Amino acid sequence: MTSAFDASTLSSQSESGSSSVVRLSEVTKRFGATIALDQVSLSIRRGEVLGLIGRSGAGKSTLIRCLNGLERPDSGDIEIEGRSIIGLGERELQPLRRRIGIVFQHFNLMSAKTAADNVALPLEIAGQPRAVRNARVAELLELIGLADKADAYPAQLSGGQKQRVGIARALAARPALLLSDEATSALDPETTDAILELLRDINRKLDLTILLVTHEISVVRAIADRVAVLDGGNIVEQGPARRIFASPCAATTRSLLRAYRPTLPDDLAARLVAGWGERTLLKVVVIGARARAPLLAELALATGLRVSLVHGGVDRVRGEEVGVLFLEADGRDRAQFSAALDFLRLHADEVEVLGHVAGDA
Ligand SMILES: Nc1ncnc2c1ncn2[C@@H]1O[C@H](COP(=O)(O)OP(=O)(O)OP(=O)(O)O)[C@@H](O)[C@H]1O
Repeated sequence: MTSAFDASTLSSQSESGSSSVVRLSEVTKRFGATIALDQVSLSIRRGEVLGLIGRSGAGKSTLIRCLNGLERPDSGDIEIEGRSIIGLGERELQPLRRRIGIVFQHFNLMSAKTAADNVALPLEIAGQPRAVRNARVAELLELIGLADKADAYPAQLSGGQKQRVGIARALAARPALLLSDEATSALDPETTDAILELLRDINRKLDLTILLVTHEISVVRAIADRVAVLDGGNIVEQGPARRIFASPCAATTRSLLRAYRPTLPDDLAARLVAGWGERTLLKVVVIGARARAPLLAELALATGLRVSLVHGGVDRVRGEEVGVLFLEADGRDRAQFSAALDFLRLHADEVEVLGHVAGDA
């Protein structure tokens, strides 16, 4: 479908020039004895898709509520486009709150209003004249591919269509940040993919900053540029999505991503010996173009060392190849093995010697 909207008119860029749309600095929030957020520092950079993941009770909802001013942190600072929201009264908070468009899990559409009127609602609240509202609604419905559903009521729309309307409504007032609060958690996998594609498309076309708060790892894997992991109110790890998926550091991250990354199978781990063994097990991470290169063939050509791929594979994180390969190599010729390690360190993103395996493997 061709879209007639003009990206420049939908631009979310602000004039502040700050590279962070939202910044939390050492934010702490307690509920009685429970520390829901513990000195959380997190920046969301302009134009990026940040995935915030964590188990139930990790503090995700509290972070969202602090961000839109529904909860007040006990300490720390929260800035939206460089302006602190701490200490602001309800009236001063309103315009800053409008800089964040929220997409909800259960859509939260008004059932008595048509799709077009739902999208228009934030503009109506902002006091925009009817003609401006109508033009904006038309371009947004075009953007989400529902121009023909303007007059439909929510009950006449599928879950995916309702969420598209939810996204259009969240974009209506040209927010600096689109906050997706479990936006795909109520949708089937196919519809989820379509919604994620739409979010990615909007991110690219409008350079829109998106915060994805979710417990769905597959969502983050599909479209996040960066990932932050919340656990017990702490950010235990954050970094580029491909790095987090290839080599998560924190135990919580490893556990959350368990199903999405290869780990050394138990039987191979059991064969590792403490001391010297004839064969060596290596973990090699290759990302992007490096994952597409014939690495193992080139290793054999360059060093003469032929290695066996014993586990692992290549996955996609945000459409980019991330290979995690478990290799077994004959390590008896130490000079050759050392040359092979040098070669791998030069041509792979990460190389780890996991240990040795007794001969006869
Ligand atoms: N209003 C409240 N009063 C008391 N405790 C609260 C309140 N809101 C949250 N908590 C507690 O703070 C912690 C973080 O809760 P929060 O709802 O932010 O987690 P979450 O990551 O959003 O979980 P979920 O994915 O289940 O929604 C939990 O221990 C929760 O019980």
